[in-house]
Amino acid sequence: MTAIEIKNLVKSFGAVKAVDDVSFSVEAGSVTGFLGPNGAGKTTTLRSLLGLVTPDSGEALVNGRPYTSLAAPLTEVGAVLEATSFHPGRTARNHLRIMCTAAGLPAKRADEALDQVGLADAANKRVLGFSLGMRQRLALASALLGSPKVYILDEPANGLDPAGIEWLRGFLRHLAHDDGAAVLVSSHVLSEVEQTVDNVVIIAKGRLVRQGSLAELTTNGGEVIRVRTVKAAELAPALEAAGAQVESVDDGVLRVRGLDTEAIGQVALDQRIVLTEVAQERSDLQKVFLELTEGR
Ligand SMILES: Nc1ncnc2c1ncn2[C@@H]1O[C@H](COP(=O)(O)OP(=O)(O)OP(=O)(O)O)[C@@H](O)[C@H]1O
Repeated sequence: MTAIEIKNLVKSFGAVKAVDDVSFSVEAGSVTGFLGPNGAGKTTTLRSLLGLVTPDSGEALVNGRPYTSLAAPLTEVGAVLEATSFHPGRTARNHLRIMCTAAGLPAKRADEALDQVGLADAANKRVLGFSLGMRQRLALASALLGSPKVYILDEPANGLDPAGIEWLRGFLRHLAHDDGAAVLVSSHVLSEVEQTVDNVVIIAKGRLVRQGSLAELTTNGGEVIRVRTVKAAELAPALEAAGAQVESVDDGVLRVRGLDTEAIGQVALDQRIVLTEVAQERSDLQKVFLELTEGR
């Protein structure tokens, strides 16, 4: 059964079509990055999946059913929403214990989840003094309580420092690839999720722009390195002899596939050819995302 399924989802707020006929799915064992500029419709889509927004038409299903018909939601889907609010006077542990009680889960899950997100030392601290990054970790801990196999995370990297973002990447990959969970994670920053996700869904102005595996969207039929040199005519055959496919562009610029920058540098050195530029070309994914976010 498909873990997360969005089928022809449509939702307007007055004159604003926040989500306009969007369809995609997320399978178990994979991380999908849900990308788009601010106001693209990401949050509305995720809130539809969690029964917090009623679609005008279409469906948003978790394990084949609408969220509102799940018998024990916390054990089926873990969610982190933007700007999750916590009772500021409660400690992190108490916050999670109250959730456990409400959901009929054993209280020990609170400490286990805090441990999983690296907040064990802050278990007895009041949420009032938590940084944004700590709040994000606490929100993630609450998503983990019921050990679900589906995760819906809205901008979970917000407020995390670089080390926190690195930790989150590893954690999401572990949930999907080791625990077999389906993870849908939204972001308006491509670089934040690029190293984490298996698949990408891009929306803008409520419409689906692109979807596919990261490999499909980033390789472009193989990584391309742009090389500039005044001796392009000599370098091209040497690179080809080393196994590259080489395309000549104007002004002594070569587009090279099949060799990485280091190997290209080595060939140039062997030929005593000076390179004045060596750069990796932007992938299709980077181009698409840049076009969408440019000028914003
Ligand atoms: N409750 C609401 N009432 C009115 N308009 C809304 C509501 N929720 C969202 N919108 C509008 O719908 C559009 C999509 O918003 P949404 O929050 O889903 O986008 P987003 O991709 O999550 O953006 P962000 O990254 O800024 O959160 C925006 O134009 C937004 O202003």
